[in-house]
Amino acid sequence: MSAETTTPRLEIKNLVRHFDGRRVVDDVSLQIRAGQVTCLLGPSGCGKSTTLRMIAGVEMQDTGEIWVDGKLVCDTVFRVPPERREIGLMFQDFALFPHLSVADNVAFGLHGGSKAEKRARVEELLTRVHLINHIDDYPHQLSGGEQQRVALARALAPRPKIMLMDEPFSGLDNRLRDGIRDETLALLKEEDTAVLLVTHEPEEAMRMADEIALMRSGRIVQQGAPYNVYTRPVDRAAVAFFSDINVLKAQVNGALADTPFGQFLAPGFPDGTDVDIVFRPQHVRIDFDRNGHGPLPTPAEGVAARAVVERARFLGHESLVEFRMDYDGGILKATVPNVFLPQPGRAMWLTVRRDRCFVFPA
Ligand SMILES: Nc1ncnc2c1ncn2[C@@H]1O[C@H](COP(=O)(O)OP(=O)(O)OP(=O)(O)O)[C@@H](O)[C@H]1O
Repeated sequence: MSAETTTPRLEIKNLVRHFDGRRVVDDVSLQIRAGQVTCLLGPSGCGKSTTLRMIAGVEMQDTGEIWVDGKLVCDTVFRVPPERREIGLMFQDFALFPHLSVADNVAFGLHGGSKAEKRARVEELLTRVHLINHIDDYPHQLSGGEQQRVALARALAPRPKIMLMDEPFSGLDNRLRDGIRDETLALLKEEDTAVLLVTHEPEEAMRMADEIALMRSGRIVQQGAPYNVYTRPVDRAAVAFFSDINVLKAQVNGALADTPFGQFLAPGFPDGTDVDIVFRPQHVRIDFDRNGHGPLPTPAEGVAARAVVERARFLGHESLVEFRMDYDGGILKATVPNVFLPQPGRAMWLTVRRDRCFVFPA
């Protein structure tokens, strides 16, 4: 493999930042290759924007290093100023210059090169974001989505090595957002930019990212392809960040946890450990009551537990049914594709798919 394929476009090593004695970014490390989109995903206040701001150079880290294409850009002694880092920025409250035309907005960050070269780059980008017909318009003549695409063209015009995007789509209404996300992604891939995108929305990260870095309280708690992060979460909070969850409490005995749904494998936990068995509503199977009995036990789904429908709602692409469980009177949620709206009070039997459960220490 050549050095080009092995050297990450962006590498941050052990970044730490304190505010008022609090560790807001706590030993964060990341690598992003050219053409790769990494999403920094986490709840509000977990340190995502501060991480981004340190990479951009508008915030200084207390310790740690930032490297671009194998060259040191910033540590605690040495610091390349923000404007020389070849980094493009896009934020939620991106502001176009109101007094400049679309063309001049896009050309704003272009330095060097002839007038004709600049014009060619502006036209190229505006064609790619489907706004070439608006090249002489002013921002107030454009819709929110169109302004967003101009901002993207402006950020990409100088061919930045890295794009940092902080909740760039959250100002757009839902109807526009999906289309603009997809177009943006296609353009970033064509430009071979390394992208770090900050979001608190799991759907956005799943849709955009080649890799998700899940952040909590200043730390990256899990990192990997969206499929892996979703299907092999590191802890209960990581499951809950992506979807509703159900939790069964149990104690381990002989590497097994006994529950009203039968036994669950709990390898590696010493006897007496309290565990949470966590599963998503879509992995609950609903079965009908047969004269007071449910389905027979199976190895894949264990034992059925009796429940009574509390409430059922149609959500569009699926239905959410809340059950009151006979065994403890608690609520358990199940989702079913399409329309399934059983009457409240109706008795049913639930099973849980063993291959979709996670066992964590309580
Ligand atoms: N300049 C500052 N001075 C003091 N505290 C700060 C400063 N900037 C950020 N913080 C604090 O650091 C923590 C992390 O903030 P940051 O903006 O990085 O989080 P975030 O994950 O991006 O959240 P959000 O999605 O809400 O923007 C917050 O508690 C915030 O109040």
